[in-house]
Amino acid sequence: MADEILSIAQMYAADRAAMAAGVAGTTLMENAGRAVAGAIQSRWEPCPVSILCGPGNNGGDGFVVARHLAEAGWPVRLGLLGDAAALGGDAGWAASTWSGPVERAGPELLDGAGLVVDALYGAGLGRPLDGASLELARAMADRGIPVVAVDVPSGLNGDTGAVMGGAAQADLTVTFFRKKPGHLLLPGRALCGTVLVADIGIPESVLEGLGTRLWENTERLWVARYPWPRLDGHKYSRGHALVLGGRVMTGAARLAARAALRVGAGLVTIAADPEAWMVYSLSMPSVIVQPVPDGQAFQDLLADRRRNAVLIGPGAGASAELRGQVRAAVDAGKAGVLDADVFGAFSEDLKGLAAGLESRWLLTPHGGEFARLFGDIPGSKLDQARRAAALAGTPVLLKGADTVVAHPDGRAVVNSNAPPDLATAGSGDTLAGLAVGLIAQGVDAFDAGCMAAWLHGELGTAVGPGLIAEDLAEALPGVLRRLKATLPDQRGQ
Ligand SMILES: NC(=O)C1=CN([C@@H]2O[C@H](COP(=O)(O)OP(=O)(O)OC[C@H]3O[C@@H](n4cnc5c(N)ncnc54)[C@H](O)[C@@H]3O)[C@@H](O)[C@H]2O)[C@@H](O)CC1
Ligand SMILES: [K+]
Repeated sequence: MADEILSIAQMYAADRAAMAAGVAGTTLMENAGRAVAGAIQSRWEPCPVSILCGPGNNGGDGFVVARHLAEAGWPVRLGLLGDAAALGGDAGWAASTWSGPVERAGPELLDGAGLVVDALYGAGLGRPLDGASLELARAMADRGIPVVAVDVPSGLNGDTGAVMGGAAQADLTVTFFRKKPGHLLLPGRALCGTVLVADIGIPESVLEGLGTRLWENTERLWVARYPWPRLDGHKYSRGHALVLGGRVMTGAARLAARAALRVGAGLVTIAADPEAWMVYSLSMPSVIVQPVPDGQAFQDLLADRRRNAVLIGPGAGASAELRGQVRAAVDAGKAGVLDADVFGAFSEDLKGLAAGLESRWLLTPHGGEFARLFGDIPGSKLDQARRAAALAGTPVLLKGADTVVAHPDGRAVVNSNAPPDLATAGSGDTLAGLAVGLIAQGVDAFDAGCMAAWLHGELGTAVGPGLIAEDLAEALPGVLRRLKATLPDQRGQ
């Protein structure tokens, strides 16, 4: 599986392990540069190309790119930041294999170029760009010439996706062996353009020693555990989701309930505020609607053990009553999803919420809700989600275009398939509904978060521009059919 994401420290460890296994550093660099040159040749017609090289190994890759493109007949200009005589190690070797002129790397090197190769700094950049390197990043950004970034757009922090000083937008980024978090976390993901991962001869076996705990969220991670309906199953064996329905914002619970049904929950009950009972009943024929006039009525619904998964939050209204309902569901030993108004109801009271969650509940905040519950956790979005999951003792799905799902045990995924069309009212309610529908079918909270985030992204793409939240659940049959087609033989299921 090539979905592992390596931290910068792990990437350097992988390089070292490859060299310890007998692969020379110069071989890795040659392979890296050749891969970049090959990617360029397969995407662009020959044109004048300017290659900007930095003082480290990223710059070394640039020298190799220059040699391969020049050998293929491309007009190449190469500019170096710093002194060629100071290049050491593998980069010094790479420079020695380049027989063309080495110019000073300045903005004038871009004059007349049809393409720029950004080989200034790699993903392990230790300090913000400034001076000449910042000037170069700005020149690349301003000229409007297509940019191919080696490893990352220079200035991008490979661990966090943050920009350090500045970084030029790339059309194509070629990285090596595995992606780094910065290729997937915003703003890095947007700055990289298309990301290609090149095999540079690092043996797959080095992965074992790296202790990888982070993956890009592809279906390969969990499709073997997806709860497809079974031939010998019935509606009760497919779980029973209980969705708390609010008094005013009734659309939220209805969207969630419909998504839970579509994703395969055998039964869905909406626990409805009595004033809104009629709204739910009339609009949702396949859902059971139970009026819940008070706390005892909700307790009674929870007492039925067949109602195994609970969703609380969408459209619920942040109130003391809601706090009581969350506590009742958690204390009843249920699993499920806590979303939306739950984070307002437990604002700055993580302890009050976290007791007893025990990895059975998925928390699905967006950035604002996250801050309300967890306060100001430092670090990248990935660091924040991981820390929050550890603090809450349960998986956290931190929403956004670069949704992160983190487990208290340190595992995490970054989701990468969500189109911007998903940024619309009710989209999050659907996501919560997908997750609770999966949990009802016996999927654990972390897997449910990964599956729901991925399905949500696929649904967004399937519907495309113009989508409204109502469309999402309706697009599930097509998306699930395609997912199922990726499996080996399904007979007897
Ligand atoms: N053997 C290997 O380790 C391989 C490395 N490869 C390439 O090597 C790169 C990593 O190489 P390095 O670790 O040398 O990293 P860089 O090439 O990013 O360069 C680091 C150097 O730049 C200096 N520097 C860092 N930030 C600076 C700033 N803001 N202003 C001025 N100078 C700054 C550092 O002091 C250091 O000398 C990868 O991105 C990849 O492109 C590939 O060739 C594959 C094999
Ligand atoms: K670079």
